[in-house]
Amino acid sequence: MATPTSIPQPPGIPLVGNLLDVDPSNTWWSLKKLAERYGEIFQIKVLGHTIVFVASVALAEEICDEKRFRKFVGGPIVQIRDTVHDSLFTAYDNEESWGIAHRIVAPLLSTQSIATRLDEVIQCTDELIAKWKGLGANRQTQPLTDLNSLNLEATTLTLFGKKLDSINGPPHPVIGAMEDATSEAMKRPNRPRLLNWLVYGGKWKKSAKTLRAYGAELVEHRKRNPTDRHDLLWALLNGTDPESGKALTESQVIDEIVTMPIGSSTAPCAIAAGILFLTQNPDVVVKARAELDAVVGDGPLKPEHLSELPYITAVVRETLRLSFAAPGFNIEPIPKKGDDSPVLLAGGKYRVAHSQAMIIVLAGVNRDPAVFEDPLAFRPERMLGDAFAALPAGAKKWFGNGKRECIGKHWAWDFLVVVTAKLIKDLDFEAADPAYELKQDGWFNVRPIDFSVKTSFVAIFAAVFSVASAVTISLPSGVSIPSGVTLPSQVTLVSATPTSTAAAANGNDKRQQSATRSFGIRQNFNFGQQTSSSGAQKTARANADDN
Ligand code: HEM
Repeated sequence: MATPTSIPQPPGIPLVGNLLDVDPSNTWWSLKKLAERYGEIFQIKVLGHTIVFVASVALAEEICDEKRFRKFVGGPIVQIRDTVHDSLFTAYDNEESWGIAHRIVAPLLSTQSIATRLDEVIQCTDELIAKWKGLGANRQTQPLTDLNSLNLEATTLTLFGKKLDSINGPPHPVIGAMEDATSEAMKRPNRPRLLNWLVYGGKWKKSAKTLRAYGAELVEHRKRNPTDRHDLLWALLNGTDPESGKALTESQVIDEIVTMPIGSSTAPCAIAAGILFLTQNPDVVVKARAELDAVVGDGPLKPEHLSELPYITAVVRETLRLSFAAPGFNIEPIPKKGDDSPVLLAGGKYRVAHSQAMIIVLAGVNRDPAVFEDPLAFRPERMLGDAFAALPAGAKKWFGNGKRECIGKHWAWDFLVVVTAKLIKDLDFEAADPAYELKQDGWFNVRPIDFSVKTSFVAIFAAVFSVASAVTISLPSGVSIPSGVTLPSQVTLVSATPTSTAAAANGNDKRQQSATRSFGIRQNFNFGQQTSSSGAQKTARANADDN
């Protein structure tokens, strides 16, 4: 048994305890800072309540053991029940409704089911890319705003069969309502009830009304337009639970419809952060483009390509790790009747109360130096093949845990891969402020604050994501860059030998250049154990289950 150690806690002040240690308008950023200061575990006490935070891979893995722990439904999750009641995300562990909805919904969010909707995700992404290409060179944009619209559009189309046509218009009202509902859900538990009711009650009710109206309209739209499309909405309206034989009421259908875009809104946060990481790591873009050139070539990205993009897969995993877009999740010990003894963690090093709520802070877990060498570096290579397989389970918790793990993770995964691949393939991004450093805020998810980019569309192989400072890119030995291709002045290639082919001699002929570079890349790039020309690939889709 390890020597018992008290759980670190910021000093706090009399009466209010650690109230001032957490900024109510940016809770997750405060927790990230506390994790940086205190390490694997810390606690705060506010007005007599203790919350324990876990911020290391080993401890996260321990409290993800479903034999000892379960999801804790408290605080903001209880608040948002005003809007979505006992939906998948908000149901208490013992609520029958969770199992009924889970068994009806899960098959429609499986990898196989999502695969039938990928064309629609690609179609929506094409709309956004056309919009960004139309901005013209050097026009600044905050990518998150449009990515939010893309996500809502793709979620609504693929899962509920309706196009909102919001990518080229003003943000859909649901986006503002989700912001209001989730920000209020985070703030309400820390405010006096009277204040919540008197001052913020109107905003709270309005956001719920807008969100439920979105769900009700989708149901009405389907009733008015009967179809044999077997999507999630079809299952919600017509499905029965294979165990209990029960179906969802219309109000429960609306609960689940509303839950989906709230969950899904994490994905654009991750992609916005991913764009930042790519602007800071042009060598990653070069490698990703090499893979895309070899696999997709000059044509459009197609659903079947997704299984052949191991490096893009690794880019997405590394983005999920470093963005911690879903910033954490809540755990509590499983109650044991008549046993109020403390719960031991780390072999008895720490002890917490038998009913202690704990929050896993992914900003700490995902950057745990005990597991990730140089944890702040954006390094997709650590997410490739055997290196990824060797990571402990606690280091891969971006989609949550166990039976309450993200039910939308396959949808999210394919969306992230499609959008990341298409953005890298079709657009160049340059941070509007080259000195921008990641600062995040958010409620149920976290996103970069005020991150703007300039976009232009990819003209030549070497047009990498722009960087402020000089970078050296080491290409694997033997990789050649076609002659006639110009690299940006900040980029130096090491061990690259120009080839001289007739096609590459004409630096303006993109089609010919592509053919030339594809040849070189197919021969030389080998990301992990997978090669794009191999017949026996371990596919990215097969990997999605591990993600
Ligand atoms: C990058 C994208 C996403 C990330 C990182 C993410 C992350 C998570 C996490 C960490 C949880 C567990 C929450 C908890 O334990 O309290 C969760 C649950 C959930 N997510 Fe996601 N999510 C993503 C996208 C999506 C999408 C696209 C959908 C819907 C289409 C979705 C729907 C849900 C639902 C309904 C739950 C509750 C599941 C249950 O408790 O049964 N999420 N997600």
